[in-house]
Amino acid sequence: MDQETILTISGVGKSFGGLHILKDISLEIKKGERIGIIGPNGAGKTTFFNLLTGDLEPSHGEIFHYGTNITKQPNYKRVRNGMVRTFQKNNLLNELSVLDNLLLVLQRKEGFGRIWFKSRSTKQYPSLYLKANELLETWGLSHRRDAIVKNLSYGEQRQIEILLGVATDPSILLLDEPTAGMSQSETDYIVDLLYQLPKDLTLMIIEHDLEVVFGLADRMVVLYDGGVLVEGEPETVRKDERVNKIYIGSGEEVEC
Ligand SMILES: Nc1ncnc2c1ncn2[C@@H]1O[C@H](COP(=O)(O)OP(=O)(O)OP(=O)(O)O)[C@@H](O)[C@H]1O
Repeated sequence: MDQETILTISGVGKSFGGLHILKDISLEIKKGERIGIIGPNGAGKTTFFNLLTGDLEPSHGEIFHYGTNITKQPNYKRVRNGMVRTFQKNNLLNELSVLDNLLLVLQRKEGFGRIWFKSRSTKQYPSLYLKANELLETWGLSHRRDAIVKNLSYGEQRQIEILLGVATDPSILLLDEPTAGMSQSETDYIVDLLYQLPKDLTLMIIEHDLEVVFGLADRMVVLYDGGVLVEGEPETVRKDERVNKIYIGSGEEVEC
């Protein structure tokens, strides 16, 4: 049976003034796919994510989520409809504990978002606490439950950010360089975490660590010069001469 299409990207482009960063991107993403997005620095990978999430509006083209045209839909509506992203930089509430960050996300997801957040008031909703503790345990982060986010290592903060993304039960999770700046052990943790995600969760991952992304993805998309240079199964893309040329050109060989 054909997999359900979750996202259709049709002739999408983005220009900043006279600078044509993305020219014409067309892709169809199926439910449960793991898509790895690679390309040299400045290829437009983050800009592409910004278009998908509504952080930027395309200069042309259209985007459909489960068949609904979301090209002009604001970011918060896309999040509500299950399209969630993590950023290259830490986007957490640094003065709050890990648990409170998690409770805030769950509170919004469960529809309590209009209640001004106070830890004490959230205790009136034991189901949120239960869920938060369950998630922390599943991801091996219970020991960090009460830590204030600003006191965590950079790697731990990135782990928590991904956990928060997962906590919202998204239908599609966009990860922008999830292992950037991490030690090998922190990278291993994130990779393990990503492997454990539910199989029906669609993932799109921008990642500079080629070993990580070629291992995780079941389809690779290579952005270059504003367009899709190559797309296909990791094994095919890894052997593609054009891909090797742009990576060798930037001093990095596609060998995983
Ligand atoms: N708001 C903006 N205004 C003008 N130019 C921008 C803007 N946002 C991005 N750009 C330019 O678009 C190009 C693509 O940037 P983008 O961050 O999408 O690339 P990237 O492939 O994610 O790069 P990297 O791998 O280095 O993170 C860059 O040249 C960048 O300077």
